[in-house]
Amino acid sequence: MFFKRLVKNDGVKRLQSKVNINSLQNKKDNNQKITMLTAYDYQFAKLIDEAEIDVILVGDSLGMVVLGYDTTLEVTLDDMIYHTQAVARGRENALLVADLPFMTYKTGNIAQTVKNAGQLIKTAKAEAVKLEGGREIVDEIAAVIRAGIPVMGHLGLTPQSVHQFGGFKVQGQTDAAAEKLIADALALEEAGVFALVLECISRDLAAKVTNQLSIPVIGIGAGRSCDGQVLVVHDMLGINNQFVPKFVREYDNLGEKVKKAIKTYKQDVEQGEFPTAGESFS
Ligand SMILES: Nc1nc(=O)c2c([nH]1)NC[C@@H]1CN(c3ccc(C(=O)N[C@@H](CCC(=O)O)C(=O)O)cc3)CN21
Ligand SMILES: CC(C)C(=O)C(=O)O
Ligand SMILES: [Mg+2]
Repeated sequence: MFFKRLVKNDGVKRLQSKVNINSLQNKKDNNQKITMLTAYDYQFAKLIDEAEIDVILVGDSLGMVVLGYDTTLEVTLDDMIYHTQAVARGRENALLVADLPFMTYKTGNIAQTVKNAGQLIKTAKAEAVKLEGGREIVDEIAAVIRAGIPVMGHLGLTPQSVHQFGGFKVQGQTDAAAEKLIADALALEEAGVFALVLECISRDLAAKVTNQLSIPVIGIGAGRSCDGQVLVVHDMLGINNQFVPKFVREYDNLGEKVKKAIKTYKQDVEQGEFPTAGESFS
């Protein structure tokens, strides 16, 4: 793979631009922001990679964004493998991270967790895995790391616990909850995670965590003090027609544009204006 890239392009520069966990750490150490977006298929992975985003996440948000579920809970390991394989074919330089979905870890069977994480690496070609949770899963995370798999942490609004939260709600709002989150973040760093996602917490709490940790902290709905930002790609492109969280900035309204193009196509066909002679064969 690396050799192929060296042959295909003119070598050293491309190899150096391959993002890895060390180059992400260097970005934090040099006060450079880290960019991350989700992708679920080959085409989006290719576009995001060509735009030089640092990290591509095959998020279990897949379930809601692409598969139409109401939560992420129904996503299976096979779903994650299938979509991560497609994404892996489209990306060259971005670091590829995949979520471990609900019930593939935290079940009390750490050996199974390691095997499931291993499948995302070995079968699906991810380079790291992301697990939701704090001190309750540090043993599990340590076991995955011992197997040679880099782990990204995820605290705050961890959507796999949606029923425990009673909905998708801002987290860490009381002093006790904020202290717990900070303690969890420190424990995750101690366990060896290479980066941490903070979702839907106050910008002040996110700033505190970012300052206390040496590893990169990547926020979603966590303010601008984080070392980097992540969004669901469909949200930032305006393709998501369900509820759009307040922390999303829509950089385009592709959903409307796609619908308009499709309507024009329908009109053209119905009025006999597509295809023309040039769009057919003699
Ligand atoms: N398309 C999409 N984008 C996401 O960011 C996303 C998903 N799906 N699925 C998994 C989770 C769920 N996420 C969500 C979903 C809803 C809110 C939300 O309703 N937030 C309210 C605050 C609610 C409250 O605290 O009372 C908001 O106004 O943003 C937040 C995050 C983030 N993740
Ligand atoms: C929003 C990000 C952090 C995520 O976990 C996902 O897309 O599943
Ligand atoms: Mg996720």
